[in-house]
Amino acid sequence: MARRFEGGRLVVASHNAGKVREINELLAPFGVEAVSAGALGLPEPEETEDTFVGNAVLKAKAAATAANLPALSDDSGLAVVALKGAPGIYSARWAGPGKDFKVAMERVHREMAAGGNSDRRAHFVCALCLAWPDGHTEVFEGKVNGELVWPPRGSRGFGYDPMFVPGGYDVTFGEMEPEKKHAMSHRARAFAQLVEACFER
Ligand SMILES: O=c1nc[nH]c2c1ncn2[C@H]1C[C@H](O)[C@@H](COP(=O)(O)OP(=O)(O)OP(=O)(O)O)O1
Ligand SMILES: [Mg+2]
Repeated sequence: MARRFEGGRLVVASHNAGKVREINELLAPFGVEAVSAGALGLPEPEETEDTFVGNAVLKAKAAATAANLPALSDDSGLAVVALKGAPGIYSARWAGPGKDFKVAMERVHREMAAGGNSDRRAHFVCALCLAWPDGHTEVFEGKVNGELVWPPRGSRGFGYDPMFVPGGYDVTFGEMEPEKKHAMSHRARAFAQLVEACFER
């Protein structure tokens, strides 16, 4: 049995504004009092693990300990089939110190072109970790398959959204309404499991 979140304040343990916005939108129906790591002045931990789950646990535990509150982290990324899963856990790092996703998307495009492989399949992965100050953790994962397009399209969302078309659609996540992205994204799929295990009565 998963440990339940019993209400009160919850730290959203992310320093990515786009992600924090999405997590707040996903949390909204549950009446959770969410406060971001940035708003609490918490440091951004170095992501030293080699898996999404490992880094999610690391980030949630660091925030829960520092804030003495339950904390929800998200470690996520884009895995491109023709690039053998890259950028994967390095998805944020491909954007460089300026966190410029135009640079990151161009690198994906360039490496795909250089590889000469016409396979455009990719998926987004999300690991969510809910951690408590006593060290207990609950972890959930979600995934969405799709294809990459070039040039990027749309200005909604964040990160690699403008080049990702989810399976069965012809618009990118960058063009899609937020509510539609929340109906199918890797983050929404992980979140649905979190809700079932830890939030709903
Ligand atoms: O829905 C998404 N739509 C587009 N791009 C996405 C998405 N989800 C993850 N991504 C990409 C960009 C992000 O920067 C990276 C995650 O890296 P990741 O380390 O988990 O997050 P981050 O460093 O941006 O913020 P933080 O670690 O403080 O939560 O993957
Ligand atoms: Mg990060």
